[in-house]
Amino acid sequence: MTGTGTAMLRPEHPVPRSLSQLVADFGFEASERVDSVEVSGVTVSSAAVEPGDLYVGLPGTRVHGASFAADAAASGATAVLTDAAGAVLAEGAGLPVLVTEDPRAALGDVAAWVYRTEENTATFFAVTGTNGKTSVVYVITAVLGQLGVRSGLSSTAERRIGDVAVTSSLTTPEASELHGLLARMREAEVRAAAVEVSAQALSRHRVDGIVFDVAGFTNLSHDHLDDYASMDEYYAAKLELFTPDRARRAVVTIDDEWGRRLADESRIPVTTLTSVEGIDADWRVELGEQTIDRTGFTLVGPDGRSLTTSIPVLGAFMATNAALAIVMLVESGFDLEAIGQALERDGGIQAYIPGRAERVSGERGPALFVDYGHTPDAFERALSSLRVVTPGRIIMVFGADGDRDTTKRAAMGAIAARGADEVIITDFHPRYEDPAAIRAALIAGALDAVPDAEVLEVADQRAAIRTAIQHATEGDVIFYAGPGHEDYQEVAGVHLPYSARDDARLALREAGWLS
Ligand SMILES: CC(=O)N[C@H]1[C@@H](OP(=O)(O)OP(=O)(O)OC[C@H]2O[C@@H](n3ccc(=O)[nH]c3=O)[C@H](O)[C@@H]2O)O[C@H](CO)[C@@H](O)[C@@H]1O[C@H](C)C(=O)N[C@@H](C)C(=O)N[C@H](CCC(=O)O)C(=O)O
Ligand SMILES: Nc1ncnc2c1ncn2[C@@H]1O[C@H](COP(=O)(O)OP(=O)(O)OP(=O)(O)O)[C@@H](O)[C@H]1O
Repeated sequence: MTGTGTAMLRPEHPVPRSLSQLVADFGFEASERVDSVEVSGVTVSSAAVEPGDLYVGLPGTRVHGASFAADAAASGATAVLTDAAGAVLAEGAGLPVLVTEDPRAALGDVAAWVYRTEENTATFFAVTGTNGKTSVVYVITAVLGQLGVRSGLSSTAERRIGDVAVTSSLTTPEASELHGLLARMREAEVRAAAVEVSAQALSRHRVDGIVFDVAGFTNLSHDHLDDYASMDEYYAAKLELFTPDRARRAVVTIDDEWGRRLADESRIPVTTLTSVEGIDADWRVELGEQTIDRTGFTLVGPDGRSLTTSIPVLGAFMATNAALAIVMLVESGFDLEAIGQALERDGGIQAYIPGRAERVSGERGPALFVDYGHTPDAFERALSSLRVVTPGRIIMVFGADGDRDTTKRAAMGAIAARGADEVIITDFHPRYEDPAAIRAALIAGALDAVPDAEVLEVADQRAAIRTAIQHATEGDVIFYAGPGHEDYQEVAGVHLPYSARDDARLALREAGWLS
């Protein structure tokens, strides 16, 4: 069951704590005496304030959060925490104002204090890397489910406790929401939780106040170079997770050079994993049978331990993601043999990973996948895996994000042109950019790499998927990369309703391929 909203991002039955104790513990400056004030929640969004909350006014890129102190007061906040500039803005809101130099840097520890995160005895997993984070957290919780362990997750697609979920906006929520979610999980008697941790989250204090039991690394490749000046800086942000303040031990996929560097530079104990022949690691993934709906693999570990299973998604990269999830579980204390028995009983891993190489077609007609890939590396891996299982042609439909890393567009076009038989360039989230210019950059990348490539430009996403279906037949594959699980298209600040999965199913029905 999936809903929207922020209700799940805080405990249902919070236990208030004394604000004066918070002031004393953290050494904040307070504008007035707060002896009788209590605090039962924390938020950085005035729209999410509930009675009893500490409202944290963060300086933002667009506006100072403290300018919404009066709104927070009207919704029942009991105090404001902000910086010196924010204190001026919060004057007149009628709330005690606590001041600290960098409220964002304080937020995680404050939220951990208010929500008593240290009382949470569940096992916490963190997953970072450019691609595969969402897939890994879903596999972790799927395997936990197969072991009969109650779990929760925080991902780009959803925040989930048991089988109740809310949709996400950020990959990693602000620290106040993350600690609230963990508190809610504690109430729900969740025994293990898997959290996707983005580089931006590490750079912006979003996982402060949590020490993960096991941190996993998938891979690092070109992305987010709008946020980071170089790949080295992007890597350095990820490396932050692999320090004693943030995690106790690590499982690092060392298929790429960044993983190998991370395994060397990590400041916590590392277990390594690889799927590349010739690389020496503690655990090895050997690819088994690959079909369009399932990928088999054997995981071979130290001391002759091994496990053979499969994941219900296509792609060698998904086998590596699943292997990482299993090694993380083993490193946290789960028994490999017990995992193997549970998976064997169920006919392999029973993970549903929304919008990641998700097949939306039926038995007849071309196979159609909707995917969240939006990096050159994701395209490369998906297309090479598809080639193995596709008897016919591969038609790739995709666009690129507006107002995000523009330097990856040429490579996305080039890889699509090299790996697919036909490329249809469409719009994704243009945001405030000119969509025609985004398409032109993708097309130029494709034609520079493969001058005689079959490249079509169909701006409208609905028309693009229908063109692909018209051009495809039994045995062909349509790979629609970009929208994944999302249910909107973002144009000039407006979210227009659009679900690629629903629309692709509808288009297949219109074509008579799906009943
Ligand atoms: C660059 C960045 O991280 N920006 C985040 C930041 O926005 P901002 O500094 O612009 O905030 P602002 O709009 O100026 O507002 C300042 C403060 O006032 C508050 N406010 C604002 C308006 C209001 O009416 N009431 C109110 O309380 C805001 O909650 C905020 O705390 O704080 C906001 C509130 O938490 C975030 O939503 C926003 O993420 C934006 C949407 C974003 O796109 N972030 C990306 C870069 C990101 O973090 N991505 C990663 C990785 C994704 C991936 O792997 O692909 C992620 O973890 O999602
Ligand atoms: N191990 C992998 N290596 C390369 N590409 C991958 C891997 N796993 C998944 N992908 C591709 O990357 C896309 C995003 O996967 P996933 O959502 O699991 O990654 P992510 O790291 O969570 O990214 P995001 O935070 O943007 O959701 C998938 O749709 C797929 O195309």
